[in-house]
Amino acid sequence: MGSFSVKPVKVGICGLGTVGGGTFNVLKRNAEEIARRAGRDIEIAQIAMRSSNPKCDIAGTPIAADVFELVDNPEVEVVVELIGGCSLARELVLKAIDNGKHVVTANKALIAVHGDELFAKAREKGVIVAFEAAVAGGIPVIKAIREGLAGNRINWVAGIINGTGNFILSEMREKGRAFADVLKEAQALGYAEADPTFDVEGIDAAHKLTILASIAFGIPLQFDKAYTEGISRLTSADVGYAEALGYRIKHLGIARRTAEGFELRVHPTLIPADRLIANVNGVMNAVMVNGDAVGSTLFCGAGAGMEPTASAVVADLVDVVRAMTSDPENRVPHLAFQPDALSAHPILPISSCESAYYLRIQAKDHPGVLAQVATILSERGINIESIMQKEAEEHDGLVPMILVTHRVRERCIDEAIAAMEALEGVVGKVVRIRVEQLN
Ligand SMILES: NC(=O)C1=CN([C@@H]2O[C@H](COP(=O)(O)OP(=O)(O)OC[C@H]3O[C@@H](n4cnc5c(N)ncnc54)[C@H](O)[C@@H]3O)[C@@H](O)[C@H]2O)C=CC1
Ligand SMILES: N[C@@H](CC=O)C(=O)O
Ligand code: NA
Repeated sequence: MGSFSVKPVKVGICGLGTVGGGTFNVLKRNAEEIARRAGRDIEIAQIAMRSSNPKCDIAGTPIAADVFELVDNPEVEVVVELIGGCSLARELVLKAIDNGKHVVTANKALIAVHGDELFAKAREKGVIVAFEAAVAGGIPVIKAIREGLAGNRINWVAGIINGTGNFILSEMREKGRAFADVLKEAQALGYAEADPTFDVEGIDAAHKLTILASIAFGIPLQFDKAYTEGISRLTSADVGYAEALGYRIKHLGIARRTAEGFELRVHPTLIPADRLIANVNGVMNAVMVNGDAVGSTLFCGAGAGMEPTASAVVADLVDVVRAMTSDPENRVPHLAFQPDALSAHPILPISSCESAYYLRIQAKDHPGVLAQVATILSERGINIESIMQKEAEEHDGLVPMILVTHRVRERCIDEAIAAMEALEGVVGKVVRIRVEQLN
């Protein structure tokens, strides 16, 4: 530290949990390297915390009584919001902006739900709200889409964007571990959200997908229109059948441009097992972006955890420091596109989205059920890509029939499934998992 003659930039960190602790440690450990990049030293002027047991050595660092003392501290030029949640975090960030301070946050819920409001206020005040850590942790995917792919018309984005969920699916598949047991480990490792249903029910991934779609397509943030399905109802039987058909099941967020609007959906997805993204395991995330000029790209790295996430927070801090002296009008727009040039193209309801489908039907051991199912599909113009029929299961005498269809509108498969479930030879609900080739 102290290597630059210009005054250090003073930052305040709110929340010293997993990401806050990691950020504190990386800023201290790599201070010199960071200053060589930023052109100024970055000094932690104050912290605000609730825990008496922070994940870093804070000795000698001034502590604020609460986050509002920190945001009102005239010394603090950049506020780093790492407390999580929406309500207090929103208040805190709005106050920081109002006080003319730049903000760095890892909070995807905050950005996905309140981002439009925060960015409008930030523009008014000429400050930056940076959020690289909010999507796919340490992977610099916001920067890649917003800046590196700025020459493209983006066709689609598809990603494994929840580390906890991918960790659970990978451990269950590779080691046969139980869902609840792996989730506990993900929580102990600091991967999971304060409320882990956000991870397993796809809400966290939908927050991130909402942000990705906005910067990819130049649309307002529309979290409430995202279709969200989690991993908690996946069975090991479907994982096994998918593998036998040459697929892996991943929990994907998919945003796709169509002629009628944008698809925005999070759900378990079968992907051909030989795709790179199908082999991204554990807490790793991977985001594929397909642009008209560049074709398909893949960005991969740790999607959660203390220092991988801190890597993104600190990169944002360096960006903020570099941009502090630039004219606010000429900075990279928060959502990549100029705010007065956003598209009003709608987000499509899931019934209008298109996908291929894996269907598992539990049939009575009678001849003719398969023919009836095939008729239901062909009457609706749905082609079958592959069929697998298993032996009758010993415990219930039912025959699992597994089909993979060609691409079709969701409402068409909904109708077909309803007709199948009404057949006398079909028992219970038909399991449906979407299938994407991602090429
Ligand atoms: N854990 C991870 O791998 C990642 C987390 N994030 C996001 O980063 C944010 C922080 O997450 P974590 O560090 O995992 O959570 P955490 O629960 O480990 O840390 C949050 C910290 O903030 C403190 N805090 C809460 N309210 C406070 C207040 N009013 N004043 C002072 N301190 C307060 C808590 O005591 C806690 O120590 C969340 O928005 C999360 O979604 C983003 C990417 C990855
Ligand atoms: N809970 C999130 C943390 C990072 O965003 C995840 O598991 O991906
Ligand atoms: Na990121």
